[in-house]
Amino acid sequence: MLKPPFILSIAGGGSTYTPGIVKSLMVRLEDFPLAEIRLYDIDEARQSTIAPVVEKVIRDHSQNIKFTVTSDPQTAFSGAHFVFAQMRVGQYKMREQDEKIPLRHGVVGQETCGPGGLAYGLRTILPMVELIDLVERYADKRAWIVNYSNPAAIVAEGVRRLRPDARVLNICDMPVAAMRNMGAILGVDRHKLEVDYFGLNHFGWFTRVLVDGEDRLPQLREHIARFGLLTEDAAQTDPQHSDPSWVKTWRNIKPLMDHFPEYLPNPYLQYYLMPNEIVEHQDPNYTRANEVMNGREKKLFAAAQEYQRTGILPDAFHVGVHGAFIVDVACSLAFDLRQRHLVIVENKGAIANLPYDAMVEVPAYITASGPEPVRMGAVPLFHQTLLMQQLASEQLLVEATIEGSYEKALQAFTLNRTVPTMQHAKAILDEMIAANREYWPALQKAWENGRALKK
Ligand SMILES: NC(=O)c1ccc[n+]([C@@H]2O[C@H](COP(=O)([O-])OP(=O)(O)OC[C@H]3O[C@@H](n4cnc5c(N)ncnc54)[C@H](O)[C@@H]3O)[C@@H](O)[C@H]2O)c1
Ligand SMILES: O=P(O)(O)OC[C@H]1O[C@H](O[C@H]2[C@H](O)[C@@H](O)[C@@H](O)O[C@@H]2CO)[C@H](O)[C@@H](O)[C@@H]1O
Ligand SMILES: [Mn+2]
Repeated sequence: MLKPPFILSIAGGGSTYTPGIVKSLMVRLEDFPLAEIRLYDIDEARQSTIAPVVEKVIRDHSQNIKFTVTSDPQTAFSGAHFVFAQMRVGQYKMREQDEKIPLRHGVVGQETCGPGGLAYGLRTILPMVELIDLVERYADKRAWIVNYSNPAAIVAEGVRRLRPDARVLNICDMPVAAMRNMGAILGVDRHKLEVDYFGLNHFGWFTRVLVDGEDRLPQLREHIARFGLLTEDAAQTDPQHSDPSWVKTWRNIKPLMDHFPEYLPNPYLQYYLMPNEIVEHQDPNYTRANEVMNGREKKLFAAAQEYQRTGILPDAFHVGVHGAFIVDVACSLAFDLRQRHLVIVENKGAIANLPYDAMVEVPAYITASGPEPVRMGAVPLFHQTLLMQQLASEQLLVEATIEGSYEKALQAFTLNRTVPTMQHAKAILDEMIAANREYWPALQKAWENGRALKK
């Protein structure tokens, strides 16, 4: 087992989440002792703007932790014990394209779902593999990569195919966020909830919500029928969700459960089960990417500049489940705690009627050797069929990325539930290829050599 104090590298150090994650680490130093924190990013300018804020957060808690900021992989990863990965390949400017191109065709525009998520996946798989190779080249051979980089479902499938033995644990904070909201509704701390859950990342369902052994899903069902998965005044969610788009996301659990009350759905299922209503409320000229660029990103970078000028750091970043969760998972990996967390793992029968090699999101006991998934059994035909369609779309997308296959990319887009026809799929894919020409060279070549000529 790895011995503390640890060297932790954050890949994507320029991320808007870095200060929040580092703050979450600082308040848990007794649980997760650190010798050094390193920031690594390919955008030096962006990272160097965030770095002073991060250093301030560290120095408010410790004078002993070494702090390193670099864009050199060897400096970033030599001897590292843990890597937190949170890259946004193409940054927000490409997220804006991911969201706006589908909306121009009347299709859901979303960061990780629908064509936007497929495009994001096409950009991210190979950079994620490159990061793994860099970490394996320089870091401690026992190092773990805990990955937040989205789209986590596609990234996890790409890593399974291209680096099956890599010590990577892909995670998502949405189920934990949902559990935070459940706790607020039930009046209990989220850590007291033990849940059963099955699905793919951003495409799953809670089947039980135990508090001291009693299933409180019935009580949640009654609340959700009135208010969605939020307290009545919506005050109990974290600031990250105060944006109107996020309040609506949580309120939309109501229509989902009005139709299918058996299980409590991940909020992302609204994009797949009520896409027309989503598109009706989305502004094709101002999407979530714009909200974040004018919100979270703008606020943090303005605060960083203010801090540089005055030495006073305004309140500019949020510390919530996002940071707390990755620290919980890292602690369980580091000290073999066997804590039960919802993580993304190879199925291997955990969901009995999904493919053995699917990358699924289920409860698992997190050990020093990695996650041990809990068997969720066979899921109902309705959920199995939805899952199989989504899984096929994601797996074909990964194959399209690896093979440079336009055909498989078109199949992946066509299979996605948010895309109504093959004509929509082709029109959106062709625009995505043009917008991503610097990120998808192989697909670009296939497109230019053949498909784009056929109208
Ligand atoms: N899994 C989850 O549940 C979850 C939750 C929140 C955020 N996220 C993800 O975390 C990531 C960061 O989100 P954000 O909003 O802070 O993005 P951001 O754009 O603010 O920061 C991402 C950083 O990654 C850097 N980057 C891009 N490509 C890189 C590469 N190849 N190597 C190193 N760094 C690279 C960028 O330069 C940027 O500084 C995104 O992928 C986002 O979707 C995931
Ligand atoms: O639109 P964004 O960039 O604000 O959020 C997109 C991410 O949304 C989820 O993460 C939430 C999380 O659920 C919430 O509790 C808090 O921590 O903020 C996060 C970011 O808003 C989702 O899990 C991620 O995959 C998305 O990237
Ligand atoms: Mn997520």
